[in-house]
Amino acid sequence: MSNIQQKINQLRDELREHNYNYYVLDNPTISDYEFDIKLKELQQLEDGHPEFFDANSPTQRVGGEVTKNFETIVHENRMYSLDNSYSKEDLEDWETRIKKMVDGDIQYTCELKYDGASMSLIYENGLLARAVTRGDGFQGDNVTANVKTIKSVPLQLKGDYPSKFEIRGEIVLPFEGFNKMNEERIANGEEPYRNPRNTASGSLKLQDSAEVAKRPLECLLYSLQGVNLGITTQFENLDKARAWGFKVPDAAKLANSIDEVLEFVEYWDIHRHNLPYETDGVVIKVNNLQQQEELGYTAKAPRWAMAYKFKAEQVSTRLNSITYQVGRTGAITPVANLEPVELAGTTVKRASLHNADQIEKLDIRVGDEVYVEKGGEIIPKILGVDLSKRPKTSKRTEYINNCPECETELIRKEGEAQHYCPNYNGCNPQIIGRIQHYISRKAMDIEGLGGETVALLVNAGLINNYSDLYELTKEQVIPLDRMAEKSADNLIEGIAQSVNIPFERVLYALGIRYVGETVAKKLAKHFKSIDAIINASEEELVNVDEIGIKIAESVVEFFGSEENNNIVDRLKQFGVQLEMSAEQLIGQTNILEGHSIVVSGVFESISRNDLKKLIEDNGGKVSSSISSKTSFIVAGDKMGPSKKEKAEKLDIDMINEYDFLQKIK
Ligand SMILES: NC(=O)c1ccc[n+]([C@@H]2O[C@H](COP(=O)([O-])OP(=O)(O)OC[C@H]3O[C@@H](n4cnc5c(N)ncnc54)[C@H](O)[C@@H]3O)[C@@H](O)[C@H]2O)c1
Ligand SMILES: [Zn+2]
Repeated sequence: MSNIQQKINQLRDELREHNYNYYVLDNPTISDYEFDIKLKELQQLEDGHPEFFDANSPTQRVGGEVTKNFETIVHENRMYSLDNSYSKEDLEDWETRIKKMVDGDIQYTCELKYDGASMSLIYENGLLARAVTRGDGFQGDNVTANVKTIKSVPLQLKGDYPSKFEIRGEIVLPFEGFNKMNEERIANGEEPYRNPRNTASGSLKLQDSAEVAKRPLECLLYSLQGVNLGITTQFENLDKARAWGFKVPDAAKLANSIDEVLEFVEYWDIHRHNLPYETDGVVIKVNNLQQQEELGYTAKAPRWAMAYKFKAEQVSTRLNSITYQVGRTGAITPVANLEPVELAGTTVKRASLHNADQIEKLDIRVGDEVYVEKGGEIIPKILGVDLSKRPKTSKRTEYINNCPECETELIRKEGEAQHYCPNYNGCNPQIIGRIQHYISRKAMDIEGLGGETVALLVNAGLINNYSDLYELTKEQVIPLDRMAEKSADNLIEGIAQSVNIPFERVLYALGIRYVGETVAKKLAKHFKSIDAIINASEEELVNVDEIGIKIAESVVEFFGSEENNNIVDRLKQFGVQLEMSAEQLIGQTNILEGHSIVVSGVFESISRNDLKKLIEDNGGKVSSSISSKTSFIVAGDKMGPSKKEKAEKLDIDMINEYDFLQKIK
């Protein structure tokens, strides 16, 4: 085999692997920038050596695949990718090519390129019938139940729509929701999600639609498909979709030349930073549908459209030092301290290096000039090193072996990327972090006590774990920095009040790895007391709905420690709620008592009869007509307009099935 052919094969294999990681696992291992460079290299090699053409090459195919978790659906119209361009020359070359293939002037629609997961929606008689992922372009995953939970996807259309049609769009996760989810993950000691795009795509593949409903996804639409739409241009296409109730961003503009296209690009390259969701470029489409038809498609993309990618914002700067942070769960995160540099409107001083493998892979060394990029992520990342500027004296980075805080030897578990400090009860940042978690708003919500005071208390040797809080006296805390008589009183009172916090939140407050709010609720509801959880085997834990082996192992490990058991015993002595209260236990089965509830419409995840039975089992009364006595309505799809009107007139709340089931659970 020739060298060229070998190189081509190697690149194809590599790119297939990356496609799989990106589209199927939603967990890319290289940056898009690196991926695009490799794909371009392959394209160039193939262009120069047509004898090695292969219809299965990543240059010839849409990158995705179908997964086994969902029903596979064959697309009625194939779903293509887009060709990419990066410069004015690229766009002019494209215009020259297409002008040879069509008659007349060409007008373009310019749209934003939303960075999310491609989606095909089928509507029948004005109702959403099916939502399917792009998959490999020929067939995709049926994710209808999940997509129905997205509020910007209309379940019932308005206006004068055809009885059946398809519409294409992109499911995105706006920054605000993405950041919120990550804050929660970090607070729970979990790894933050990488970027909104992969998180949006991963969300669609969850098995539990109620879980998807909690994620603030949005669907932005960009194209109706089909012949009987009564339109002749892409611009009218967008208008129609808008009129029928779809969310179509109004940034789209018509351009009469490539220069006008570039004006649009330049404008949005700056203003996209004010958009609530991520965009990675502009999509330029030939506006006239007749011309589109004449141009047709290549194996992978339409000839009548072109993506123009915004340049990822990158700078290079010096890496001054690497420091290591210890989290509340003991996880070690290496942090790059950079020579401060301006990037995407903010000054960047630090970047995450993730873990030892990442440092090793990029061979990052102190003193290096490194490339830094800021995409949708909260923390900027290091893409690579400018080797031409590496000082001769530089040495390979040796990852630390011992905890930077307590010197304990670090461990790394099989299959995990992170190193841990195992000195659970003797490592200061872990001790402080755990107590800070314990008092936090979603946990014990202790008024009058903040994170900084916790650090002061620990460093003064007054507390060593959260159970010590309950023995603090006013006299002890008054000498602390900035502590006045009144604030000392508030602090002691706040701690005393926390014994009223219900069991499920106490369980979350304990800070067991992987036991976030939702898991804590599930465990509390199932086992009803801390003793039952302490005595549960891994097997019994895994049998609880949605509790996986990782969580089960972590729970067993936590209560396997004598120290932790002592702390829990002390909490018990101080009166902290370590079991469901009688009130909660009764409430659990009669939560709807005294309520008259109307059930209306068609339900996706539960049959009407099961829903009624569930309401009655919980003490509620199901009534068939809406009146002033109705407490609320569980509203499914296709709830009649007259019922809606009546509900609105009487100001009666409507709740969708997913939110309702979530509340009952
Ligand atoms: N890091 C990795 O390992 C890795 C692996 C594979 C792919 N990737 C990245 O994925 C991208 C390639 O993916 P792709 O093939 O899905 O192409 P793409 O995402 O670059 O473009 C095609 C998609 O754009 C979407 N789109 C958004 N707004 C649109 C609009 N207004 N009109 C029409 N379409 C619109 C469509 O859903 C369409 O499917 C590249 O950026 C590449 O770097 C990265
Ligand atoms: Zn330590």
